[in-house]
Amino acid sequence: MISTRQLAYRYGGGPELRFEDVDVAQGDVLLLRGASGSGKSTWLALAAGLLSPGEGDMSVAGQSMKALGKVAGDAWRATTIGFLPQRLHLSSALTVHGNLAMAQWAAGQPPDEGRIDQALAALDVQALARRKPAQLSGGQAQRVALARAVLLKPRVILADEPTASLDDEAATASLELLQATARHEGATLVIATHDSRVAGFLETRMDGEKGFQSLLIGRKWL
Ligand SMILES: Nc1ncnc2c1ncn2[C@@H]1O[C@H](COP(=O)(O)OP(=O)(O)OP(=O)(O)O)[C@@H](O)[C@H]1O
Repeated sequence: MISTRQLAYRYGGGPELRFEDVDVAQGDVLLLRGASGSGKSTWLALAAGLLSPGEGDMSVAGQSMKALGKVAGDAWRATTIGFLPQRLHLSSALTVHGNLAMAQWAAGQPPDEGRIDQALAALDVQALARRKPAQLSGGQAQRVALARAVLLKPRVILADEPTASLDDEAATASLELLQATARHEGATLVIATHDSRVAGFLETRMDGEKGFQSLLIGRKWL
């Protein structure tokens, strides 16, 4: 589902970020670990086709990221990638339902009330559909953002620092939710984090489990 070969990226004038090769199968989980500034968000942006590889290539759902054009990239991303950003970016002017409906609209999809209900129900936030984001707890808001991320049945879910600013209990719940949702959707899950609790949690829980990989993004090439 995701494979990289000699992938590297350099922001104008900055140091070259080089990434070790990985091969992640459909439905597998990849943990991207690394210190702040090591390049995790860059890797995610490359996987989402928001940046184009400087060197080497990355293939996501059979698509070469190097060959992905800017215009075609938007349509490809909308249906292939579910993104859970660190800041959830829910529109405060819209209800929970409105946020999901807008995601369908922005992806050029026809309105599908059945799918919105299904996605909210799967994350157990259907009862909150008429609320505005300001009326949600942090955990509820994250569930809504996750429902939105999986709304178009993406094959890949990218989560950027999903436990930032969460206490231990909420962090564990958030990771369990991500894993369960990815499994339910049959999606490949990539979690980027510098939170050692996440690495500890996933590695103890999933070490030896088929389909779990951990990639350390470091600075050893700089
Ligand atoms: N738009 C940009 N222009 C120039 N340099 C950038 C840009 N974005 C990131 N960088 C640099 O690229 C490197 C990798 O950044 P990146 O955000 O990918 O790291 P990260 O591991 O996700 O960090 P964090 O955990 O703090 O989010 C850093 O040195 C950063 O300063």
